[in-house]
Amino acid sequence: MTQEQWGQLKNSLLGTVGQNNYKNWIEPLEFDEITEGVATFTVPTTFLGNYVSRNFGDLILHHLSQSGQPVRRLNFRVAANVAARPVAEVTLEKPAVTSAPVQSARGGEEQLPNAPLDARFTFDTFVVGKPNELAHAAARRVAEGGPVTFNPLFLYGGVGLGKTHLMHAIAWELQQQRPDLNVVYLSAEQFMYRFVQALRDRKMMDFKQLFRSVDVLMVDDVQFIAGKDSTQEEFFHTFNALVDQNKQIIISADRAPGEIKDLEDRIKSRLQCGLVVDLHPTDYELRLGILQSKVEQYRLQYPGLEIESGVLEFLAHRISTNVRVLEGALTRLFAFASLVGRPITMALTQDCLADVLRASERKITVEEIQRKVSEHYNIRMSDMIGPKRVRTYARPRQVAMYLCKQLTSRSLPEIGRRFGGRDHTTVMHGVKRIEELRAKDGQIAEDLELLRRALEA
Ligand SMILES: Nc1ncnc2c1ncn2[C@@H]1O[C@H](COP(=O)(O)OP(=O)(O)OP(=O)(O)O)[C@@H](O)[C@H]1O
Repeated sequence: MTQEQWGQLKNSLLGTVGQNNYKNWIEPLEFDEITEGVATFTVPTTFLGNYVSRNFGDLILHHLSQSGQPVRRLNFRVAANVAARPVAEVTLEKPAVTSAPVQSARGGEEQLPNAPLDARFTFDTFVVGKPNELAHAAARRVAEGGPVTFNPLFLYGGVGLGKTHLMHAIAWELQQQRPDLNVVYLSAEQFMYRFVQALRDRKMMDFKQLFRSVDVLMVDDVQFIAGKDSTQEEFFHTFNALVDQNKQIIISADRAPGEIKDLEDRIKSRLQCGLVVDLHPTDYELRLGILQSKVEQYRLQYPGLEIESGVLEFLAHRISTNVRVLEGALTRLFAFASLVGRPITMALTQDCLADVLRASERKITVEEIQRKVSEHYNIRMSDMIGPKRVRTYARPRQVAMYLCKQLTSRSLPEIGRRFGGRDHTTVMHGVKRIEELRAKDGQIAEDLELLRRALEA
């Protein structure tokens, strides 16, 4: 690409990002070259490179490909030290992972044990809903970089619920707001490798000094050090030294501190000292919100690709395992639709995601339904399946039978057997009755919807 072509491309970027963004972020970029699919730019500061890569990387790639440039990746390097230090990369093929060297107030920048931050994991892209609002609020508070109010912040939750995303978001935010701070993010596994390496190279003093010079320490997936005695020991000392100096620590794990097996009690109790918050499993609304936000991002990458209404709702409803699976499904859907040049319809979705949909089918049992319905109508399980035919029990029983028919693959005779050995015609009658009521009785319709959601959550 010639400088002139870059000039034209910048003009088209101006139209997309607006005058202000253009002046602050795009204008300072100096185009260097494109080699082997990598476009390299020189930037005046690390910060600018990181910011552009995170916020405009995909957009620049998109404009490049629109203008016929075969670019897969962007590379930003700092003006003063062009050859030595790439500051950020954005790729089309892989996730946009950028290395994020933290500016050390003490000049020890190269040695800080940082893991790369994912450019997509910012607060802007984190969708907040009931299941994660507390974790998000706590992360935001820490990211302000003000006085330490709770230490550590301990985030925990199941697979793919956004723990790493929130930690990276804190790191990005701190880099912007408080570039003077030494912020270190790494996984517990990387902590261990660093520690073992220091032991092997007889550089324990350096190791200790390095970690103790940190202002904010984030350790992801701390459950990894369970059962690893000397790593735990060192972690404990690092932790204490930082807490004593009033330095912020943020930890994540897949379960609460007290539930991590083979973790020393003194560490457990230390971890519990600050604020412990969990990320709950997603609910339907959060999943839908996440899908909508991802679609906004995909629209840049796949302009003009249409998505039929109802598809996102369908996915949010059907894929309730974790956000990673949900995202993967959407990525596949967009890639597939763009390849075959067809809009994303319900039929295409079912076709393209058949395996994911099958795998995430949750098997709801008859017993679960009976239990939930009993709780909802405040009757005993024994009355739900017992012989009494008064309306107080008969109606909930019919509701439960209806839900069994809808949400399980059990046959009518099987359902009948589970309801105290009733005949299949009784089940059929019950199901029919609820179908009729559903159409004319708002209360029943609402009950059914509530119960269905509770069972499918
Ligand atoms: N609330 C959310 N808004 C937007 N994206 C989300 C949200 N929660 C999770 N994600 C996305 O889901 C994916 C998985 O999240 P993340 O890696 O943070 O999970 P995790 O809790 O650290 O899981 P693991 O325990 O497997 O490491 C990421 O791509 C992340 O961006």
